[in-house]
Amino acid sequence: MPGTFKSSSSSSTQSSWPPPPPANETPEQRKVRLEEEALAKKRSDQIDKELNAEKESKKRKLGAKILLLGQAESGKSTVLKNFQLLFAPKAFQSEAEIWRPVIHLNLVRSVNFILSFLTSRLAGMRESSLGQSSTTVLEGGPVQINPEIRKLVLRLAPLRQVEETLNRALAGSPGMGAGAASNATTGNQRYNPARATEVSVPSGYGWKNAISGRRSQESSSSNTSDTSELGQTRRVLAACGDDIVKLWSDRGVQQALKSAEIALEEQPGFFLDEASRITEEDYVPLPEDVLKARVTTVGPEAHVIVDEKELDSNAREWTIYDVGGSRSQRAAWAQFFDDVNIIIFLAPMSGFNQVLAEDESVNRLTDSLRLWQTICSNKILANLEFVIFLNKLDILAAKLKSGIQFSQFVTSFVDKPNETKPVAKYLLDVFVSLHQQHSPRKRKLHPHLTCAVDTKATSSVITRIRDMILVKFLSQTSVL
Ligand SMILES: Nc1nc2c(ncn2[C@@H]2O[C@H](COP(=O)(O)OP(=O)(O)OP(=O)(O)O)[C@@H](O)[C@H]2O)c(=O)[nH]1
Ligand SMILES: [Mg+2]
Repeated sequence: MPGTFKSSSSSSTQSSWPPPPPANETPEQRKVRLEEEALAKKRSDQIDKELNAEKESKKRKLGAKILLLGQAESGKSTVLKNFQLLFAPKAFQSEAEIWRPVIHLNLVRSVNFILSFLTSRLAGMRESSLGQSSTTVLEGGPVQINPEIRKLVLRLAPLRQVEETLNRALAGSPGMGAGAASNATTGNQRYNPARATEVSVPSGYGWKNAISGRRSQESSSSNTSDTSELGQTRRVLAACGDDIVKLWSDRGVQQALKSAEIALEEQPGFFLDEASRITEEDYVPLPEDVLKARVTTVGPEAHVIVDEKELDSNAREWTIYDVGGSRSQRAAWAQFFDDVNIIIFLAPMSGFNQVLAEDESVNRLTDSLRLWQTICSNKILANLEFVIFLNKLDILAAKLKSGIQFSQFVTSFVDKPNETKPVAKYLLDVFVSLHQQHSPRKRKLHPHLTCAVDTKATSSVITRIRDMILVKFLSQTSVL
């Protein structure tokens, strides 16, 4: 009977949970009991921690869900990094060192690319002089190759091994990376600018976890007793630093690359201009380096960014979906179409004289315009806000300045100067009018001319987008 139930669980018993041990407990039983209690406490603490984290997360205000779209190398992952740098600079900074092997691999691939290029060209060269310097006839005319460069090519040979080690560290197995530079110029293979330096790793955080694991073995600063593989690659790179600088700054090498129409400085993951700093043994990547680092996204990735500027418990969580942009990756985009609030489309303006890496019969600008038209006309996306970044403004400017004629590739661009402003304006008009013509219903487009590796300029664009989302979108859906 409840009324008469005299619980033995008086307040004193309740407060002494767990129940006292049996009076006749043996030392062995006591040991087992204490171990079990310790384990139970550990589990309980873990559960408390998870519940608290969940509570905190629920308290957080929802930000928008953003989907980044665009062809491969358009700058989607770079824009994601800009969001991370602006909203969560501490988290971004704490990850900086994880990017070091990627940056090293980007650099080493560029160097190995030049070495392969020189080796294959020198092998078939026609010497017209056996003096201090020799003249090599390449496509585009004769160039001077300093004999010192031949020695450099030999001295830098260990970088092949470094490339393999870094590949293995990042992707789990050698050759996992796309288009190793060492293959790029050997035999009759054509120079493929899209594949000179890039790193392809499985999607998600796999490569970051792999590097974090290895980093716990290696020291974060210069340490000659560091025998880990990544530690050794850092030492080899430090020893090769001066030679890399000499190789890249050699006029004959520059001229040879130019004669073959190879512009490594326009490639993703280009770090040769910073080789001296990046090869220092205690090098820690700067935010700008992380932005320039190239990793091909394979498969969609969801990134949750907690805005560090807001109060902890009240911070806003933004979800950004980053996808792979090459043709084979695009089928995976659709799964996010009915789950996002805003789309940021990336169109690289510098692609007008390039072809797709996955299909060399297709011009990159043509592909970008077709892709944009398809996205604009998609009915599931009809109610979403669209932002378009006409990206790689700096590379467009450099190409035009170097004399490449935009009108040679885009014949409808007539009677206008071959300069950045009119070309960018022309492209902007084309993308805006495609949006107007093909959107199923009227919607506002937010266009921006961007250089995603310029953190300062991009941060002001992202701040404007964030304010637009907060005011227009989140207030309407009362999530604010
Ligand atoms: N110079 C310059 N480089 C840029 C710009 N935007 C991006 N990049 C570089 O271009 C390369 C490709 O950018 P990503 O952000 O990796 O391209 P993505 O669209 O994510 O490519 P996928 O993952 O293959 O779909 C990286 O090395 C970037 O640092 C830009 O505006 N200017
Ligand atoms: Mg990417």
